[in-house]
Amino acid sequence: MTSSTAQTDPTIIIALDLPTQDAAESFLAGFPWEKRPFLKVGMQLFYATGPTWVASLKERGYPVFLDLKLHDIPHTVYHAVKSVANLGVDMLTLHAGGGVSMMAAAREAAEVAGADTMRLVGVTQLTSNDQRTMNEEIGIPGTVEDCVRRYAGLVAQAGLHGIVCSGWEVPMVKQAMREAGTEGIAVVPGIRPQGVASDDQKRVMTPEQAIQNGADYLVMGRAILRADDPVRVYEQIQQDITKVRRI
Ligand SMILES: O=c1ccn([C@@H]2O[C@H](COP(=O)(O)O)[C@@H](O)[C@H]2O)c(=O)[nH]1
Repeated sequence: MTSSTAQTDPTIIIALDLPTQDAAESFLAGFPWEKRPFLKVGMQLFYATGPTWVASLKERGYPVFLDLKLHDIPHTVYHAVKSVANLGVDMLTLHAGGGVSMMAAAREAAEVAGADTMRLVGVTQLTSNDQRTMNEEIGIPGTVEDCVRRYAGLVAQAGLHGIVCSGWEVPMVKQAMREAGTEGIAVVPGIRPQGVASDDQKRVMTPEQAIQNGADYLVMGRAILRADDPVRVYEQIQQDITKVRRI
């Protein structure tokens, strides 16, 4: 597949973890116009650029995942989600650890604002945490799997659209959401192609493994951003995941 014929695969979400609007725009300029990728704007870029620039991405046809990981009292989250709803983004994160009332307030705000296509997803245990961090530093007992399962239940109870977890937990999380009566999506960061450094990520998986495990979306930042040829790496991953889907 060549860069002129490859289609955009919305499965891969590029985490635009860059410092400025200029840096983000020059990164995006490398992508052919017809292949606008699904973009994740996280705290670094959102705090640097603000909501107007995020809305401009949507106006230019980019699918946008706003990764603000909201975590506050229900009243505050309700109004934050109402503000975000005006931007027209496709996905928004909340911390599942904020509890059912907080997540349900977010869902209600999205409904009231008429943001029907904005999917709300609950972040479980960050992929930069492992068993030791969770038990010894944060003080949550049990296994990471137990904790993620519990969060998946809360997300389902609150009526959100899915969860953010590592590739390792996807089958269990989907099962937990099914048991709670919902079919949620699994958004998976901590993705590292073979041979790429893990950096601060602890629960990592290759793109192919994560897809085989049932991930609906792969969030990829540094493995693409730091590549000499990001478009080529992005296209290579598209091809790799397409192959495992066919098996
Ligand atoms: O548990 C989580 C939740 C969110 N993230 C975000 O995903 C990207 C991953 O970036 P890489 O450079 O591919 O490691 C980043 O924006 C995080 O904020 C996560 O990694 N883990």
